[in-house]
Amino acid sequence: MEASQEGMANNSSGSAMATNPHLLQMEEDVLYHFGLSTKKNNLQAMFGEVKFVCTGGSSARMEVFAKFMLEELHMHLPAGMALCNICSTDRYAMYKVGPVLVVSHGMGMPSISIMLHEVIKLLEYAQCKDLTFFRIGTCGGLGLKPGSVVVTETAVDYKFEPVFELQALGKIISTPTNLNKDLAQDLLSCSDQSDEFDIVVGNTMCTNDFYEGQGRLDGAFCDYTEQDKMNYLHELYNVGIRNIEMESLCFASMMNRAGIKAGVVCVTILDRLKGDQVVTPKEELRRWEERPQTVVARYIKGTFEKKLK
Ligand SMILES: O=P(O)(O)O[C@@H]1C[C@H](O)[C@@H](CO)O1
Ligand SMILES: O=c1cc[nH]c(=O)[nH]1
Repeated sequence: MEASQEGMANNSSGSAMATNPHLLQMEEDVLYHFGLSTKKNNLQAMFGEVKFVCTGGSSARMEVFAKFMLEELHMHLPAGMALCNICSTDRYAMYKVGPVLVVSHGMGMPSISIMLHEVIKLLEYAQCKDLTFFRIGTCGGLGLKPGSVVVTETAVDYKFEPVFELQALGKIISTPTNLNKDLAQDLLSCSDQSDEFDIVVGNTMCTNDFYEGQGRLDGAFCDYTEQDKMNYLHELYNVGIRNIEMESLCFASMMNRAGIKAGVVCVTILDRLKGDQVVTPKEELRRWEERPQTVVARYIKGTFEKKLK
């Protein structure tokens, strides 16, 4: 399919998700980091049924999640077949499980931005409608028991502002970074009495760095005192920030630009009011990483099964 040939898909408000008018003039669009193209792949046949996109940093974690979704949606691969990575590059990994597209985003905003540009265009070319996106990840918590799950209400920057500032042609393009409040509440209500973890809705601070950007004392460089760090972290807590990570701001901004409903669900792997180093054993971290996946899988299952009835 040529980029210019087919009509643009719709988001929930009926308008195009990828609003770039130049796309309509292109004979072919090469989605370089996925190794897909509008000319070489029939994107509508491959992705037309997608309703949910789930993304997280690590490609291995996304493969685990895709296998989990396969079980949760009671889908079976033909005998002898394995789930395969759709990307022919090693930049990202992508799996499709029925209506669920699972794709890794790497670490930080530049990496998630590239993935989102390409996945939004991909789903536009595939003429997908009424999509919901989720970021399922890890984060540092503030005043929460490690292993707790935070559903983001609004993503904020280092000044606690709910905006993402993109630099383009020497200027700044600012976009809001609020997320869908109803979806956040629906995700919260996907918790179960039997869950061995707490789940809260709170604001999320997104940074460009894991060490100094998040006020850690254990990076290679540090020009502030422990008192400065604690004052800053307490200030975050007092304005309703419950976790810190590195992608939500760009994710929320791009979802708002595309008009796509989106949620961010992350597990806290430490309490930043108590320390900087991640010392939890690997096996326990793997179990904690499944918690946001469980919550989002319950939401998808509930929504998908309702639609099938
Ligand atoms: O969702 P993940 O766990 O990949 O993302 C967080 C934010 C950073 O990319 C990374 C730092 O360890 O973890
Ligand atoms: O402290 C943390 C933990 C995970 N991811 C982050 O960005 N920060």
